[in-house]
Amino acid sequence: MGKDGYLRLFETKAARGRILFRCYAASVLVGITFICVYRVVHFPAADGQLLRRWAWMGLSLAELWFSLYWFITQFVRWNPIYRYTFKDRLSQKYENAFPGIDIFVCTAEPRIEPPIMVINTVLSVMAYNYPSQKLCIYLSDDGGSDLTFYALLEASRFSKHWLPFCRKFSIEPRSPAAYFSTNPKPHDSNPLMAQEWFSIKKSYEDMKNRIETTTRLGRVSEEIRKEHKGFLEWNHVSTQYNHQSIVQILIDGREGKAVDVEGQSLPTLVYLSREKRPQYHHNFKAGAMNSLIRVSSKISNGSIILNVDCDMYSNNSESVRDALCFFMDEEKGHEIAYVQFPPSYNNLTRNDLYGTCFRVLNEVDLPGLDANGGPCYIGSGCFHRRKALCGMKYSEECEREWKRETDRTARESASVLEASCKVLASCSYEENTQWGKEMGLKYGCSVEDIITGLSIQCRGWKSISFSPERKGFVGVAPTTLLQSLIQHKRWSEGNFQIFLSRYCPLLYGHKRIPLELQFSYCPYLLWAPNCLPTLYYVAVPSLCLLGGISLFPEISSLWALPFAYVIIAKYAYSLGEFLWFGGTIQGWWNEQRIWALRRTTSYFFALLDTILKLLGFAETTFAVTAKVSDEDVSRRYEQEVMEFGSPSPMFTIIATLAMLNLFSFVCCVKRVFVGIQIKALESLALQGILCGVVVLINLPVYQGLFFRKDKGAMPTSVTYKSVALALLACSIALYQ
Ligand SMILES: O=c1ccn([C@@H]2O[C@H](COP(=O)(O)OP(=O)(O)O[C@H]3O[C@H](CO)[C@@H](O)[C@H](O)[C@H]3O)[C@@H](O)[C@H]2O)c(=O)[nH]1
Ligand SMILES: [Mn+2]
Repeated sequence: MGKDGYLRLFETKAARGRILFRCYAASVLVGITFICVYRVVHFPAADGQLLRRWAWMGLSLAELWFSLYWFITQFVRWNPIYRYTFKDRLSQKYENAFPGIDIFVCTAEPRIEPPIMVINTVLSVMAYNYPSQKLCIYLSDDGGSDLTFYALLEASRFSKHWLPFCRKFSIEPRSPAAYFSTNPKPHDSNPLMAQEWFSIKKSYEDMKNRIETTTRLGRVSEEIRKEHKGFLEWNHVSTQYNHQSIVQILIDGREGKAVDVEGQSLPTLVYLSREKRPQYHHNFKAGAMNSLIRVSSKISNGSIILNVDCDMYSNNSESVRDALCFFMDEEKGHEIAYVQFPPSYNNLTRNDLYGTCFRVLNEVDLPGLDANGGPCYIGSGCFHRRKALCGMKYSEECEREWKRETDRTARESASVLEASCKVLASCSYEENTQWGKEMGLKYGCSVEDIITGLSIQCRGWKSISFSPERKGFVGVAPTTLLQSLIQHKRWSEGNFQIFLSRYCPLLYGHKRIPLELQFSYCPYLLWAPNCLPTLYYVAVPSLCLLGGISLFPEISSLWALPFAYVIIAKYAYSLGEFLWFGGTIQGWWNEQRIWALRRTTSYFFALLDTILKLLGFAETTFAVTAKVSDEDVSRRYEQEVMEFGSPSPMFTIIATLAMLNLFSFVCCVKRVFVGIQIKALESLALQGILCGVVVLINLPVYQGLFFRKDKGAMPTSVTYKSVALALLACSIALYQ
């Protein structure tokens, strides 16, 4: 209970077991200090050890970086907190005074984001357990595709059956595709349901077939075109990148005839494709979101905005109410700018080969950030306070203004609205305005979400991370190694760009956000530079092993202890944590591998591109992640077989490093059997172990290089290149 006997709408609990964590962190810190001392005290003497001195110096720097990096990550993990909502209190108090909610769904490419997937997401958010008159759904189509428009038209009709069905039987999840795939049969206890279940399933399947046939054809037939005036817009569309803005209100919730088959009103549904012209930069998702903000302000002006990617359906029909428990709480609600739900994925395999699910990041890091001032905005599954997103600074006056805002602004007819919204979504509208700078989502950064969230926090707002038991949003994870690495390249590049920009939390955040939060952002913003020490660590010690240059203490010496302790404690803790949150041992091992691969490839190219961009040689790009893959690829994904397939410089790096370590390791093993002096072996033992671990973690890479015949194997060109490069490096190391 809050002060004055007011019932809080949410409560906060601290994580348990933090004492254990702090003891662990302190002990690792001691270990790290010993390692640093060792590096200084044992710095190789000057005589004749030039190479060793250089290698040693590099290794010391790498370890110094890892130590600092480890240190700042402890800020995030220090004190995670978890939030719990009281939705019954919310509805008791506010059921008839709820604010309007505008929901933005973004799509960009009908070929890699199939329209049927997009409308499943749309249907899932239309079916929220929330008064329909107060819901307004906007689909932003950066692909400017009539295929997507057609699918949305179908969805608007299907919703008249789907929404009552969801309501009547309280089903979850409310994306039809997800519902029918998790519930292949009706619950037999209820004969009424069975009947309706089969009929709704049939009409869904029919709709799906129509949409998929049209999508496959690649064009909308003449008969269908006659069904809606909206298709006329495509007479003026020349390409996806060159067309006028298109605004179509498919369901106008204000109208009396906008009702479902049971006579209940439907949420408003709007299709938007902002204007695109070759001479104007469209700023990717950030540009789309800003158009959405303006268009929606004209049509419905909901005080809360929910943003989801087109592949992230709502998996929990209560999420809107959950979010409102935070925004409408009388004591703390007025400070909150956004409520971020952690993402989850429905196409993950048991051991999550590409480590997409970010188990620990979602379960510990986000709650940790929450404790320090608020989680970052991560693009999808996030409820925003419209004013905060539009650039308003936090002030005490924001308090309790919901009541005044509840009525809609627009009174004009749908066609008048459509015409006036077209202007708001035009290319030139933003010229000489603060849009993309101080208003809306920020431009010029490939992680528009992170930088926007940070600047909202710097304007004095707080944010909340909320992870309900039933996941709020579920999306599609990339299913190939390359897709996953490219996605990480985009993220780490954008993040590092923020670090180097004037928005660096340590500078810009100074006095604006708490110090803990400034530091908490850093581990993510500094993903990219991790590549250099990592590349050094997986290449140089192994090469030195070949040349007999020792870089670590003898295994029998006491100095080996801190190394052993830090490594064992760190990995044992991370494994324990991973298992605690429901992972598998193999899953943990896969995650270690994928981090290594990301660090040596995604982060490396991200670092290069960031530098090029700083020097003005490159521009911000946004490679949209594919949400579908062909049958062959999906089968291998399901069997957890790593997908290489196409030649890419990223694979060349991965394969070269794997080969280099393999050569060193084989050489090292040979020496053990041939029996070179035991003493010499002792001083190389730790390096040998390191090299062995690198080989072990790369096993799927060797398989892809030499033992597979399928299409997902490593391309032969990569194999040749990497073997040649690795041999070259090894011979230099052997005969220096
Ligand atoms: O020009 C564009 C490019 C992308 N998108 C949409 O942006 C979303 C995210 O794109 P996706 O390729 O799926 O990227 P992810 O890496 O999966 O997305 C994460 O990372 C992005 C930042 O890099 C954020 O924008 C996303 O919200 C976040 O989920 C999708 O709905 C796209 O349709 C657009 O609307 N317009
Ligand atoms: Mn995505």
